[in-house]
Amino acid sequence: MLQVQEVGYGYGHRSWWRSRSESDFVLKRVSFELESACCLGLLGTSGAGKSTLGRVVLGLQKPHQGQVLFEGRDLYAAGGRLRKTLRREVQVVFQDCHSSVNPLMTADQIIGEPLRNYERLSARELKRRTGELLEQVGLSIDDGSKRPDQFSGGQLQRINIARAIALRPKLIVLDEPVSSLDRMHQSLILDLLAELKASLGVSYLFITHDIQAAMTLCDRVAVMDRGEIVHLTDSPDSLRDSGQTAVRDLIEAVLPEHPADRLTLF
Ligand SMILES: Nc1ncnc2c1ncn2[C@@H]1O[C@H](COP(=O)(O)OP(=O)(O)OP(=O)(O)O)[C@@H](O)[C@H]1O
Repeated sequence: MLQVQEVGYGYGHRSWWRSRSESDFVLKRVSFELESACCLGLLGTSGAGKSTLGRVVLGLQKPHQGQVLFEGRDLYAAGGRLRKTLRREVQVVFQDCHSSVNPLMTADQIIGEPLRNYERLSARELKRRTGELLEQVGLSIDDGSKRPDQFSGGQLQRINIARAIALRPKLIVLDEPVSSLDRMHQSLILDLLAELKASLGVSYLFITHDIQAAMTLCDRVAVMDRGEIVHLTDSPDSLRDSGQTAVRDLIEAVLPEHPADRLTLF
């Protein structure tokens, strides 16, 4: 479904005295494939290039090298109409659930936004669909009239997820979707994402620095380090035994609530 081929990306401007060189790239010839109904984790420490790659896949940052193909179509060579279709099929959930929503809108309005943009629905049908979406993410129809400041972080992230699935996309880029939540809510949101993947057949590109979250949700995991994929596995559980320095750094970064738990986690 998604093919990322030899993608390179560098920030900063090219000038007459200095051309952009590959050594400056924060993404260096990154390649991977993502199949339907599959969750691929992009795991790496801060600055590895995960979010940059996410934005490239979302069509927001044109790569300086390589191609991104979505169902065989080059995302960046597509014309206006095709790009609109692609935008519908690829959605995103960001880490910061608060800044992802307009604080003045109700949950119904937030979730209904993509439906209003892409589908011609009567007010009654729109209300029915947003109610359905609220229930799909574990909220109630009555929550539809509430505004963002009336929800907890976990509930607000459910609203962001409801908005992301509203158009039945084929791919959702999840950019650290649980990082700002406590462990209990992280686990609940990961369960919800797993349920939605199974029921909707949607694929995820799950950007995270949390190796436990990656092992919980992902079917495959690509470990990134300084702009490159240094390890790709179809069995995420095997990561705990990896000798890769980048993977060991991620394991070290996990701080269990009680030190005694450290041994049982890995
Ligand atoms: N807008 C920008 N302008 C210049 N450099 C940037 C910009 N965004 C990211 N970078 C740089 O690109 C590199 C990769 O950043 P990116 O945010 O993609 O990494 P990441 O793995 O997602 O990290 P984190 O988990 O901390 O978000 C970093 O060195 C970062 O400083």
